[in-house]
Amino acid sequence: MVTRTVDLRSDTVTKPTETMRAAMATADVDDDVLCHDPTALRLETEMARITGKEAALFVPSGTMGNLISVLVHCDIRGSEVVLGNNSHIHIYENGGISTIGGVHPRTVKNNEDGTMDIDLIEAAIRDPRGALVYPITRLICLENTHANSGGKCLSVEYTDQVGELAKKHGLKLHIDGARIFNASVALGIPVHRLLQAADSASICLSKGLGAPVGSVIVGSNSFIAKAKILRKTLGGGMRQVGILCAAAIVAIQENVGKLEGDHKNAKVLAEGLNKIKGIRVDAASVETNIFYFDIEESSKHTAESLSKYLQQRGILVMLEGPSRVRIVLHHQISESDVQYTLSCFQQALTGVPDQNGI
Ligand SMILES: Cc1ncc(COP(=O)(O)O)c(C=O)c1O
Ligand SMILES: C[C@@H](O)[C@H](N)C(=O)O
Repeated sequence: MVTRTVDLRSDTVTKPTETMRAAMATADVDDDVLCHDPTALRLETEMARITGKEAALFVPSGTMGNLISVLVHCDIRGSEVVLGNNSHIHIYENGGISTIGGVHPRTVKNNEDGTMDIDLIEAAIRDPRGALVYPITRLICLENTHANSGGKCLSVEYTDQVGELAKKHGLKLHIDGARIFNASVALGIPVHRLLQAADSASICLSKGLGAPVGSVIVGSNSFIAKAKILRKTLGGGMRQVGILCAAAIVAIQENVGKLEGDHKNAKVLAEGLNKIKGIRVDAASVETNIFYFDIEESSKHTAESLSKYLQQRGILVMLEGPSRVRIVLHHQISESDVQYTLSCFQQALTGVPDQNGI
């Protein structure tokens, strides 16, 4: 019988802590659509301070945060956004910027480090003289950290360069900062400096920070005023939302300091897996809390059979292909969970019983 769960599927799987639940139970609330829920206001004020932006707005999800941000910047029919071909907005958000917002995506190849070559971004920007036949480029989107590249951090130098390029062409810059706190901790650079070049950002509270729900979008007062209207249009205007924001405030207070531990655990797990015959992982390139590994052809396992084996031992992973698996660490994975996971992988791939005799 499985007595232990090690959930490595994502950093979205964390459960609210007792402190979060206590804060939720006693949250000071009001109708956030009619005025401003006092706890939502506290969270938004704090997030504006942390990010160095004029204003902030709580939204139910990162997907809605990105959608609202793109739609505010691309509020004219025929708008186009330049974004990564391997970006979350392009891959995992149901094409919402197009299906709901009518915005045309113009993808540029993401490099392995999550960046897009600056010259390729510039080449993707439409020449306004072709307006008769071209969509009009209005926005560039970056993602920091870049999830599909394995939680890679975009440097502040690169971000500033893209910001300069956007300004040069009269465009806006949005950063999908679902894991911007991970980037800040890994790079040792404050969040506000990583976002300095951005006109807007969407920041997940429900990932590494461990809040049960929500994201915050940040930007100018004018941007947030328009975003608030769009949030209502999309059904994201909520009533006593302070119950959720109270947990998010606790998450910011308690969990930013734990992100470095998540990154260390990811590195230890990746290095340990790399020593197991039949698994290939670029452990040296692990920067934050996400990495991928490949199962070698010589192995007796496929990704699916391995994940089933692990699940029987309480370990949950996310499959990314027939022989590719994603691992995501979070604050509810302990060092001993990492060692237990390594012993189960060892046993699965080599048949050598681990210390538990599994
Ligand atoms: C990079 C990135 N951006 C945005 C999102 C969307 O967040 P949500 O799941 O809250 O919609 C996710 C994952 O969930 C993500 O990994
Ligand atoms: C799968 C994806 O949508 C989610 N953001 C995750 O990283 O788990």
